[in-house]
Amino acid sequence: MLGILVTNLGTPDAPTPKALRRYLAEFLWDRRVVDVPRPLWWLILNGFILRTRPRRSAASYRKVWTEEGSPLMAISRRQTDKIRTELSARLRREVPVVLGMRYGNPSIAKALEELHGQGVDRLLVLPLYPQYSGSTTASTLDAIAAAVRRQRDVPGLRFIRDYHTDSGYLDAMAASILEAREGRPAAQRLLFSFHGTPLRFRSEGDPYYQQCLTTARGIAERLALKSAEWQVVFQSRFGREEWLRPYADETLVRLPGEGIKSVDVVCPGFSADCLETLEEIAEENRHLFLSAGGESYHYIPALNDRSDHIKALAGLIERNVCSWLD
Ligand SMILES: C=CC1=C(C)c2cc3[nH]c(cc4nc(cc5[nH]c(cc1n2)c(C)c5CCC(=O)O)C(CCC(=O)O)=C4C)c(C)c3C=C
Ligand SMILES: [Fe+2]
Ligand SMILES: [Fe+2]
Repeated sequence: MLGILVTNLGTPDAPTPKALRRYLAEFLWDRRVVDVPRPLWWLILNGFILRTRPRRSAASYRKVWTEEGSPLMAISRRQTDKIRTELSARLRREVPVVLGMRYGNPSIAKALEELHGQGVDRLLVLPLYPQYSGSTTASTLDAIAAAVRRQRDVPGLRFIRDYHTDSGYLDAMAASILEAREGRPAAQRLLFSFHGTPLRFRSEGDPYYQQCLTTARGIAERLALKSAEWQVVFQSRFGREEWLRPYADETLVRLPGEGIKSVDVVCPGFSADCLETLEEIAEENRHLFLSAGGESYHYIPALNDRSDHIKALAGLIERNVCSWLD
C-alpha cells in the first residue's frame, strides 16, 4: 500500500526554557546543521549555547505561540490533513498521509511506525522545504535511514528532493503576493527573504543558494516585476561564521537611506509560518526598517494551508507516485 510521509523541521513542545533546551540540543547536535568537530562542539554547545539560548528563544516563541500550540505545528497538521483529503480524492482511495518532524515531536521514526502499522510498503517522502539544502532536506533523509536501519522489511522509498521550480508552487506564491497587495499600492520593493546557511556550505556544493535565486526569479517573472522592484535577502543567522548575503536585517536598515521607504517581505522558503517568519520577519525586522526611516512594511504570510498550495503539493505527490498505482 502507498503512504506519504510529510516532514518539516519541527518545533519545541512548549515555549519554555526546558522544552527549548531539549529541542535545541537535538537540532544543534545534527552534523548537517553544525559541522564543527565533535569534542569541541560538545563543549561549546553544552558549556555556552544551551545555557543561554533556551531562555532567549523561549521568550521569542512565547510571542508567537497560539492556543493550538506552536504555529509551525498547528499549520503543519492542517497541511497534512488537507493533503490527505485532496490526494485521496484525486486517487479515489484512502491514502495514509502522516506528519513527521525532523526534530522534536511527532518524530520521523514515530510517523514511519504509524505508516508501517497501516500496511504501507511504498513510501513517498515530501519534506516541506521547496529549496534543497543539506542542512534540512539531506538531514531528513538521514533521519529516515536511521529509522529503518533495524527493519528487516524496508518499504520502497521515493524522496522529493526539492520543488523550487514547480509551477503550482510558483503560481501559488505569485497569487498570494497579488492578493496581499490588493487594494493598496505595491511597495517600492519586494524582498524575498530566505533562511540563511553558512556561506561555506555553498562553496562545498550545496545548491541551496542557486535554488533560492531561481525561485525568486520565477515569482518575480510571474508578477512582471522590473529588476529594481525586487531582491533576495537571507535571514536567521546563527553563530560567528559568514552566512549567505545580503543579510535581511542589514538590508532593511540600509534601504530607507537609499530612498526605499516601503517594502513588502515574503519568505518563499518557508512552506508554513513559524518563529522565523512571525517573530523575526513580521516583528523584529519591521521594527528595524521603521526605526531606520522606513514608512511602510508588510509581511506577506507563507502559503500555509491555502488551497492552491495544497493542490500544488498534492499534484507534486501525484506525479511522483503515478507509476506505483495500478
Ligand atoms: C545553526 C544553524 C542553522 C542552520 C544551518 C539552519 C538552516 C535552516 N533552517 C531552516 C528552517 C527553520 N529554522 C528554524 C529555526 C531555527 N534555525 C536555527 C538554526 C539553523 N537553521 C535555530 C537555532 C532555530 C531555532 C530557533 C532559535 O533558537 O533561533 C525554523 C522555525 C522553527 C519553529 O519552531 O518555528 C525553521 C522553519 C531552513 C529552511 C534552513 C536552511 C535552508
Ligand atoms: Fe533554521
Ligand atoms: Fe531567528
